[in-house]
Amino acid sequence: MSLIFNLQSLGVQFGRIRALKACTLRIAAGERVALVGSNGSGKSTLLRALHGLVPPAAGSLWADAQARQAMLFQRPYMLRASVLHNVALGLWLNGAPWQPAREQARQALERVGLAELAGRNARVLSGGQQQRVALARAWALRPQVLLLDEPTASLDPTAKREVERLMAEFADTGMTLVFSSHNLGQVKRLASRVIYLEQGQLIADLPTPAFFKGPLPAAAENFLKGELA
Ligand SMILES: Nc1ncnc2c1ncn2[C@@H]1O[C@H](COP(=O)(O)OP(=O)(O)OP(=O)(O)O)[C@@H](O)[C@H]1O
Repeated sequence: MSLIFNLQSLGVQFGRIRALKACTLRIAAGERVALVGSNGSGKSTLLRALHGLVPPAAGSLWADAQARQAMLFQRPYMLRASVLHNVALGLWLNGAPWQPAREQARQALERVGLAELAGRNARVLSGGQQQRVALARAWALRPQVLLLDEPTASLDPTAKREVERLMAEFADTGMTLVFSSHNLGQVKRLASRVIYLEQGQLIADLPTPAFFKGPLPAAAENFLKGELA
């Protein structure tokens, strides 16, 4: 499998806060990697570093420049404009002329089952619908790598299932997924590999069945017990 990311002793710092410390990690094409850990453990920072949004303060981060990336956030940003416009704009900003961008946006909305909402103001959609628009916006770019920061954190169970279903379908096409989640059921359903972070350090990095079977380092065991309680 070809390598998508190669991190060697990566450190990321915000002023005095060391958000990531000496993270060494390789991610290959087609993997489905879940990042888990307590609040503030560095999951978002790692995702943002992978996407090139925060610079390394130490070590190195290599990302395959040929592998197009898209990133989804917990609360997607929607312009006060139609759903179609929001999706088309993503394509236009990536260099597509406006008319083809609108056509591709329409196809992407069909892909996520939201074609009938194309003309609706994106700001008035529910959280679950907005997240699906964000998935359409990402899918329209045909990324090889999709990074998702707690994509279902604020969604109800139905919307959560819908977003999970789309994530699984995208992964089935060979897309590499790296996502953070506090939902261990979701991690079991979607991930092939689980990385546990604590205070900016990678404490465990295992295939999903091995992660849930254990044994894990004590900190990770305690986290799991707490989350499953
Ligand atoms: N822009 C920033 N400026 C300053 N400190 C930051 C910034 N972003 C993150 N941090 C700090 O870096 C550390 C890691 O935060 P991060 O958001 O990566 O954790 P997380 O695991 O994603 O947490 P959560 O589960 O709450 O989303 C925390 O101490 C956080 O306060």
